[in-house]
Amino acid sequence: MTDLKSMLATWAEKFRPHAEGVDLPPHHEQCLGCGPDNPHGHHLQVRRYGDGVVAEHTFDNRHVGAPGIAHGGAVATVIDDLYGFLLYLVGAPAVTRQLTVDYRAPVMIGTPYRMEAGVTNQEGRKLFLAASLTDRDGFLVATSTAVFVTVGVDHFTRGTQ
Ligand SMILES: CCCCCCCCCCCC(=O)SCCNC(=O)CCNC(=O)[C@H](O)C(C)(C)COP(=O)(O)OP(=O)(O)OC[C@H]1O[C@@H](n2cnc3c(N)ncnc32)[C@H](O)[C@@H]1OP(=O)(O)O
Repeated sequence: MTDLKSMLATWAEKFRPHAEGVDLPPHHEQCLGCGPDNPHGHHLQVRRYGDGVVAEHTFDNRHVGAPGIAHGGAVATVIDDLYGFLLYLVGAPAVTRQLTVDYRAPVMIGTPYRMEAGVTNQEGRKLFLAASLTDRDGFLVATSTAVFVTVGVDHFTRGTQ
């Protein structure tokens, strides 16, 4: 399990403006979305892209729903985690309060998709976010919106008690 102390040790390095195009660091090593050490995880790799973030991602057989098709919950997980990378650019930790996904077409196992996310609005602690998932031909497979709410470090201590 990731301990809070080691997570906080990397906090300042993560929640700052990162240069255009650079790979962004995972939230932590065991994160379901992006942690490199989570054997059940998606190992999402994300780059800064203008004011937003971008990833190329391929779902595999661990995340299958109907045969050959990614489970909708797995797709939502990866989108949710992608939003988590926008927080680095915003400069503050936040958590998902509301997540919507519009599944416009099946997301196929073994097929690479481009995922983009950005901040559409910020009001106080509320961040309004939007994301899209397109195939290699630019066909729009899924869209999403989310409301994240910024929180203090204390929010995360409950998971370590
Ligand atoms: C290095 C590692 C880092 C780690 C960090 C990055 C990891 C990323 C991982 C992916 C993200 C996740 O999975 S996060 C995990 C899943 N999410 C969670 O566990 C969150 C569970 N929920 C909560 O803990 C709580 O509900 C909070 C903290 C989100 C909010 O509680 P609160 O602090 O009491 O705030 P509350 O007053 O209820 O709401 C705040 C404001 O949002 C508004 N609000 C509430 N809902 C909505 C809504 N649907 N649409 C619009 N606005 C809304 C309210 O009206 C209010 O507005 P106003 O009155 O202020 O105007």
